[in-house]
Amino acid sequence: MIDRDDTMQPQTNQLLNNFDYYQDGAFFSDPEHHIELIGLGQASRLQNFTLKELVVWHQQQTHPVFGGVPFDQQLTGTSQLMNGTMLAPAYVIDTVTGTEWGHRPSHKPAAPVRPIHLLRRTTEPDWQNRVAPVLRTLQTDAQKQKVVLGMQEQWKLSAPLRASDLIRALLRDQPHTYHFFLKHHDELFLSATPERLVRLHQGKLATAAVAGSIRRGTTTSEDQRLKSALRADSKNQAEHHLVVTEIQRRLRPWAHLQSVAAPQILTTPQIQHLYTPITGSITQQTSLWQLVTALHPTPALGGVPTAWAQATIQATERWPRGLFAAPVGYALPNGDGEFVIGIRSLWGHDQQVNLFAGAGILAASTLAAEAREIQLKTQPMQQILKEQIDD
Ligand SMILES: C=C(O[C@@H]1C=C(C(=O)O)C=C[C@H]1O)C(=O)O
Repeated sequence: MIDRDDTMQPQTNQLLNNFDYYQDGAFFSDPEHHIELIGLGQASRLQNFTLKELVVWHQQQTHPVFGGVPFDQQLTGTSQLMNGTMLAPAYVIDTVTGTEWGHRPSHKPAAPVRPIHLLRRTTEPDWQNRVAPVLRTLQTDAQKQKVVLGMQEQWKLSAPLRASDLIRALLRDQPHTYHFFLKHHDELFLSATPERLVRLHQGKLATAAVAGSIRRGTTTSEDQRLKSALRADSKNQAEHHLVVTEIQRRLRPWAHLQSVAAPQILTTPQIQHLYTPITGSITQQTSLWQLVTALHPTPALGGVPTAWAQATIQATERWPRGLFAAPVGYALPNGDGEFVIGIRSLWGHDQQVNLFAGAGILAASTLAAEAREIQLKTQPMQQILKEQIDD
């Protein structure tokens, strides 16, 4: 894999400064660094859209578009990002290939640094108590198999965050995840997710099941031991299998799927997951938007059965998800593109910041362990936030 510290091109570094000057911006890169898109300014924007409106709008765009489809119907106040947004930037560059759309902006110096202080940090200390009745339902009703429940942290700051600093820190700390960023006026959304929802490229689709997790070891041998434990653990295997089977079922109407091998291990610096890549060829006239709609929410973010899981998420989680755990990504004018799942993410709005991560709850779950897993998943965003704070 590529180490971004060595390869962040001067061009990327310079362009990141622009995020502090423009009212609208977007960034997308994948773990293998096949693509790194930077978008600046606004040619067109779409908000609170239906699938039909999105398809029509996208057909009119001549530049790549970036955005997110909200997790469910619940609204996040008057947010211009969290309730669903699509941006066609005035300028887009793929820094990997050098392909550009629109006119390249002039170089901007780094924006002046303003000190930022942490005024208040709110977590969810009652999370286990709130989730306990859900665990009892899973243990007593065989129909109910899995639900993914999230936790949010809220940080109140003395000044807004600087987008360029956040992205630089994320590229350095989490070089092997996806990076998704979207900005509109005083709101920004950032995710370092390892999880692909779907990539469509020249009639081929690729998706993946990422579910079932264990922490990283502090030594190589402990890490190996935990890896083996994850592979052998029946709770995690069951959780993973549910996701693989459901993804295959949802894609069958649209694609001829390749056979799926045994789960592999996907690692981030904090955590490791069972991971099954799934690929296929499109057999029907379809679009990236249709595939996103068919797949979302997979049981990696929702649960089984889907309707019960969705209702349980709404009843149990304290705040609407908005773009948290939702499909976020880009689409090219020719219809190809990639959407990932906006977990391990951060929403900044003025001086307020919300962080999100979740974990799959099954009958065999221990809530203290699930809460610890969520803490591990929140760590990358906590870390980059701490770096922005001058206390
Ligand atoms: C919801 C999250 O993670 C999901 C749940 C996982 C699990 O429970 O093992 C693993 C990856 C994700 O599909 C998150 O990281 O925020």
